[in-house]
Amino acid sequence: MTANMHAFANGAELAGKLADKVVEVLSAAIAARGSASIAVSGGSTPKIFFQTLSSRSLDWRKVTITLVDERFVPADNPRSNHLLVQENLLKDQAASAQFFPLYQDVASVEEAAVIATEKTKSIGYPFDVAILGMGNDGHTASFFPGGSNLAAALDAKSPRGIITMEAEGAGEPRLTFTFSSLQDARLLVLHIEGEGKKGVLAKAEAPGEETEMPIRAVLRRAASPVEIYWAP
Ligand SMILES: O=C1O[C@H](COP(=O)(O)O)[C@@H](O)[C@H](O)[C@H]1O
Repeated sequence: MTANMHAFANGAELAGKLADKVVEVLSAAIAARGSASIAVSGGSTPKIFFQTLSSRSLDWRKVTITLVDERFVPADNPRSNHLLVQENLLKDQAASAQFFPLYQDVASVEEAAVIATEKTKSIGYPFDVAILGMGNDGHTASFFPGGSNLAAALDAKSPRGIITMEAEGAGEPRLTFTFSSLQDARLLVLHIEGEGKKGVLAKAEAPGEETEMPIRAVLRRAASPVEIYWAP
């Protein structure tokens, strides 16, 4: 519905300003409701932001962190989003935050989705903060073009929780929160970096099918304004 662009000189400046904003929203949530929640993305983009956020003082014991999406791989796999969060965010000041992984050590990704949906219910909705990324193919979370469950993932009427996704561009089978789970976060951020991603965003903002560039669902239909954080 609404998107606001926040452009920065470089990734370090972006990380600092985004950490400021996230701490402000999490602190307000703790003051208002006694606890706070944040769902974060994986991939290559958020590493410096995670490290910056982990150094901020906050009553982290009252903060629950989860992932927007995950590969169906255990936490010691280099492609695990859990591993990225473990090594870069769940440390320093933020070491006392509670973390809810999406991956479950079970035989099938479908079983993992059911278990992760049950376990994450206790976090409560809407999330205080959701930080999305975007791939060069226009995917966000694990809403991949051509994805096996894309229609259900993007359907605003699908229940909140985690579903599976398989797609050519996705590598491993994925676990992802549905659009309905993320689109009304109190602070909804799209964090992208690089001129290439700016071009992908411009393409996504032009007319076209959501299924071709699933980030369009967020840009067009999210209940919360999308705060776009970008640096070259
Ligand atoms: O597959 C994924 O990729 C996107 C974007 O990652 P990046 O490496 O281009 O920053 C990410 O948002 C998502 O969480 C991740 O699973």
